[in-house]
Amino acid sequence: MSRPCAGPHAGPMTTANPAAVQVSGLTKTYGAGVTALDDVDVTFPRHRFTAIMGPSGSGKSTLMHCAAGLDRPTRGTVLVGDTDITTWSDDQLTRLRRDRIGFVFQAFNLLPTLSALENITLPFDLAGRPVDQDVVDRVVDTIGLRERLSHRPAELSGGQQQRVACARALVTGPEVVFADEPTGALDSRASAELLGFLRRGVDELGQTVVLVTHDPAAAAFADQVLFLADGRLVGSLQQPTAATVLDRMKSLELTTVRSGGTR
Ligand SMILES: Nc1ncnc2c1ncn2[C@@H]1O[C@H](COP(=O)(O)OP(=O)(O)OP(=O)(O)O)[C@@H](O)[C@H]1O
Repeated sequence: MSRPCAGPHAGPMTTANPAAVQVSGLTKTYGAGVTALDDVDVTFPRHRFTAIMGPSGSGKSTLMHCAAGLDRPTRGTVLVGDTDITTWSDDQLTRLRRDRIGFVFQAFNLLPTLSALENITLPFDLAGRPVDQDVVDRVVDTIGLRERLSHRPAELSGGQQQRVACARALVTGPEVVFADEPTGALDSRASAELLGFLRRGVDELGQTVVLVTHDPAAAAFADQVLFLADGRLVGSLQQPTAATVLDRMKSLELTTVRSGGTR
């Protein structure tokens, strides 16, 4: 599969760092007893699709939230491009999330009173930027919902709504798109369509995607899979298939049970 160096709206390319996001020594503790992340080093390369997998409670969402500036680590650093966001204020993190990062969550989070198109172009409005019609057209064609653009979310299927949410995340050309269980509420066909759309975002638009998932078939759309267990990075897989991911997951779950887990 061909991999572009940089897509037509691949986001600002002002940094020398080949990683879209890089975390080092990332540790997150809650209260006295819970270590959600324990000294994790992870790189999310630019223009690549990375999946994060691991047993329930292994720290996947915590890693994503810290890497995206949604949560603060207890220790360690988070570089977005060349920028260390660890010491940033809440206002700076809010601007970072608005201007440089795209999000897709399991609950589609569309605004019910806006049409599909208005939802897709909302990030331009929020940032006070003019709508880039060429990019909107490309993204709309990629998701294949042109004839539904005037519909409100309630008039769309779950899969269509999630494609609108993905288009909204991609349309400003963010430096990275974080997708947390985006197929959790979709059937297998809608899931495959949605993941294919994210894949095309990487291959054809030069995007960087980070996907948190429990589903080996979803992880197989990625270029690499990172495995977490008990808050630690315990392995990775390049060019995964559903079968190789499943094998690795099984061995990780056995490891966790045998060691008794840490939490
Ligand atoms: N706000 C919080 N307060 C206390 N503990 C938390 C909090 N958020 C997460 N945790 C704990 O941190 C650990 C990691 O949670 P996290 O949600 O990152 O795991 P996960 O791998 O995403 O799990 P799942 O697959 O079930 O969504 C868990 O033990 C969880 O109970």
